[in-house]
Amino acid sequence: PRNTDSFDYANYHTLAEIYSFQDMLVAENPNFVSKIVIGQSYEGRPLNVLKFSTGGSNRPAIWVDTGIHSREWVTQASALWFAKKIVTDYGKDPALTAILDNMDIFLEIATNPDGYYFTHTSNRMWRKTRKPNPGSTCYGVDPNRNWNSGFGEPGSSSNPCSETYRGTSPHSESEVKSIVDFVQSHRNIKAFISIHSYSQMLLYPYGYTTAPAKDQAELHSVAQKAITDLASLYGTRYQYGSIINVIYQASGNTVDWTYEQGIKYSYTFELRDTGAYGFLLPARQIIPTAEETWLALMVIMDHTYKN
Ligand SMILES: O=C(CO)C[C@@H](Cc1ccccc1)C(=O)O
Ligand SMILES: [Zn+2]
Repeated sequence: PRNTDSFDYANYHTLAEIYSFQDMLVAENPNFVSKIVIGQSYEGRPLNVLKFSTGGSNRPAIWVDTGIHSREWVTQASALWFAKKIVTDYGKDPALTAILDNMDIFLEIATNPDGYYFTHTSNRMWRKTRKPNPGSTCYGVDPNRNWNSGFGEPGSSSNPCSETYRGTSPHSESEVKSIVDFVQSHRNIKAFISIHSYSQMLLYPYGYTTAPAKDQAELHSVAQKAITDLASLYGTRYQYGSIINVIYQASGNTVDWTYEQGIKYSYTFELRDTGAYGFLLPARQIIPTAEETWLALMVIMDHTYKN
C-alpha cells in the first residue's frame, strides 16, 4: 500500500507490513505521530512504540500494547486500526480531541516481534518469546508471567516447555524489560492497557492474589461502562472483573505489575471470540472487533483524562 488510507485493515499482516505501516503513519503525520524504539527483541528486532502527541512535554499518558502473545493476531490487527482511528478522529471527535489536547497515547503494536514472525514462518500457535532456554530443548518465556509482581508464585510454571513458563527471573525478557524501563523513566503514565485474545473479557488486577485491588470499586465500574459501550455496537458480550476471579490465577502478569507501579487504570482485554475460532479469528472479524473495542478504550481513556 502506498499510504495508510489504502492500507488493508480488513486483513492480517506480516511483521514487515506492520513496520512499514508505522513508518508511513509517522511520515504522514510528522507533527502528531512519532516512533520510539524502546529496545530490541531477543533476535534483535526493534521494539517500536508509536507516540501520539499534540505538544507539551512528558504529558500524562495512556499506554496500549497488543501482541505480547504472538498468536493473538486480532490484537495487532486491531492496533493498526486504532492507530489510523486516532489520526482520523483527532480534531473531529470531541472526546478524543480533549484527551489528546491534554495527554499522550503510546501504542506498541508488535510487542513480541520474534514470536509474531515465528507464527508466520513456523508455528501459527506460538505464544511466548523466542529466547532459547539453557538446559532445555524448549524455547521461550511467557511474557505475561515474567513481570515482577507475584513473580514465581502459583499461576505460572517453572518448566521451560510450559506455555506459562515464567523465565529464570523477573524481567529476564528484553521484550518485558524494555517496557519496564520505559514506564519507570516516563513516570507519568495514568492508564496501562494490555490487549490479548481470546475470551471476550475486560480484566483488572489482581491475577496473582485474591486480595482485591484498593481501587477495585472504581476499576469495576469503569469496566462495566466500557463493556456496555462495547456491546452497543454489535451485541458482543464481555465478562469483566479481576483477573483471578474471571479467568484464573496468573502470577507475574503485566497489569499486576503496572498497577503496583501506581498506574491505577491498569486493564487487560481479551478480545473476540469465545472459542468458535479462537486465535484463528477470520479476517472478516478484524474491523468489527477493532470498532467495538475502540468504544471500550474510549471509556477508559475518557475516565482517565477526567480523573
Ligand atoms: O493469554 C491468554 C490467552 O489469551 C490468557 C491470559 C489471561 C491473563 C490476562 C491478564 C493477566 C493474566 C492472565 C494469559 O494466560 O496470559
Ligand atoms: Zn494472551
